[in-house]
Amino acid sequence: MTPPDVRRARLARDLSDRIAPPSGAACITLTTAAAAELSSRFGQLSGDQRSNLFLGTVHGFALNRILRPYAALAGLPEVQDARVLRRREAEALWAQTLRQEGIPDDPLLLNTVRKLRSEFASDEQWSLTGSAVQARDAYLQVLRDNRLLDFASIIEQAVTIVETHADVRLALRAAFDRIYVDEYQDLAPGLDRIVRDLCLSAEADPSTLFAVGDTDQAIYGWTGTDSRLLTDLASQPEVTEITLQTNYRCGAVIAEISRRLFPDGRPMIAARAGGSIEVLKVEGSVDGQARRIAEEVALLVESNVSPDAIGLLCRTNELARAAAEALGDRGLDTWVREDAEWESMITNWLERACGTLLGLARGDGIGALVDELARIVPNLDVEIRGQIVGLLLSIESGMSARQLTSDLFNLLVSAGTDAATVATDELAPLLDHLASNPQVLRSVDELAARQLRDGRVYVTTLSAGKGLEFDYVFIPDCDDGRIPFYRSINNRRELEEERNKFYVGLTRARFKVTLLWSGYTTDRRDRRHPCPVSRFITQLRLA
Ligand SMILES: Nc1ncnc2c1ncn2[C@@H]1O[C@H](COP(=O)(O)OP(=O)(O)OP(=O)(O)O)[C@@H](O)[C@H]1O
Repeated sequence: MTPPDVRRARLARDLSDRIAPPSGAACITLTTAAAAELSSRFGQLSGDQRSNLFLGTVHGFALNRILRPYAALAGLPEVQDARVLRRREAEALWAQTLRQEGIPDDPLLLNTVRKLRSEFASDEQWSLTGSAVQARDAYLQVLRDNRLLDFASIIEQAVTIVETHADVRLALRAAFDRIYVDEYQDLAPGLDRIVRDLCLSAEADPSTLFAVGDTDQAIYGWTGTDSRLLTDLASQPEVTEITLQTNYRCGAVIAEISRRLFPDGRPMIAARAGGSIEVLKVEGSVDGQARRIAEEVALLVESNVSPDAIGLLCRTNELARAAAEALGDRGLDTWVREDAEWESMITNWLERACGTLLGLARGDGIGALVDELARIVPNLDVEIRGQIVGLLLSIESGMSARQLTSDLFNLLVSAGTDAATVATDELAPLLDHLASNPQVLRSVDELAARQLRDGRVYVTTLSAGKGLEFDYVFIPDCDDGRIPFYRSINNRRELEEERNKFYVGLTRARFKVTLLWSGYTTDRRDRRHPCPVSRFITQLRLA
């Protein structure tokens, strides 16, 4: 994710000056969080309400702008109204299929099939995997027989439709005059193929592509993404490559030192002076490091640094939770960013709406919220908009989150096909979650709290830190074997991704990065294993 200031300004300008209605634009991001941030801030620059304006994720684009509208036209009516399985449902169906087929269940097999599907692997690559092909075929058959889609099949079907139907390509090009793709280095081949079909083919009136990416920040190769797609895209004759050389975020010292991780020596001009990176050796392994971070954060807050200008980027979610606890013990408020399985553009919107209506967050008011909803739910009619305003105005502290979600769901379902589809695909998972977990997110206040970052130290993983920025960043667990993780050390590509992730972490800071290590790690039985400082810190020439 990228702080969307530059992207949203570009999009707003293009929509007002360059893209004549009814044509529109698709702005595609990797994560819901990035898309939601872009969508909420976009409204401050542009009131554009055309229905051909898509701001969302890769999967959202494939599902809502390709499969739902065009599957029937492409001769796949069973796909058009297929139900999208949530991750856990898909995993259960996978396990059940394997049992029926008599194939031993093995997490490695699931990961292999996931990765190969995401990579759009060739028949030859599949044939090298033994039972993976049989398992895949049986599972895909079950999906088809039951009119179901999983996350990978959304992309697979969208690619098939776009690649085999010239009329669908024509319609998509007409709808989306421009396509903006962020974090191109972390794209799996599916969207790359769709983008090339729409933007780089020799067919008439291609869409214009605006892609942003940085191969040094590629971190998802293990899921089947491939940063070489970006390099290859940039080398196409019809593509103009613009290399950005100025780092507007990090102080010069951070910008310069962090580049030492890369052998190419590509210079980075820093627009901001100063900056520092400090390495602290702390007793007590990650617990001791978390306590030390809490002390340092408390000092910063005492010296009037706002807690939300401080980011704590951890190797794992587990570590992030433990670190947040240590900060909590010192009386510091934290905001722990964790992905929820049911998260989508509309659930993110609902959380922010609750925050605004309860007066807990600085929001742009009901008008902006409803305009934003109209971008998430295309063709939302005026009467339903009015009823949604009424629903928002009824929000008050203590109200049941489940009731509010259910009321919104019912309103959308009554509002015609497009809205009903969004309700079923994107809001129903939250409703199911609330129904099956009555102890969590009981009130609208708790729903709102998921987005209340102001005044809280932001605690998350190195990967989820992508696109964020802080004045001060802390990275614990910088012992070799943890960062980089020992299992990636003998695999060149995995090691590169570990390095990139570390680079992402360093470059989130404007003023100062603090790296912590202990000189040993502890295992589950609390036994100590001595280890040197992270090889990346050695590469930075800081130890
Ligand atoms: N031309 C500019 N002048 C001043 N500030 C800028 C300019 N371009 C970007 N910035 C600021 O620099 C910061 C980083 O910008 P942006 O997020 O667009 O970069 P990025 O390359 O996507 O970063 P990353 O991929 O590392 O997250 C933001 O705070 C942004 O507002």
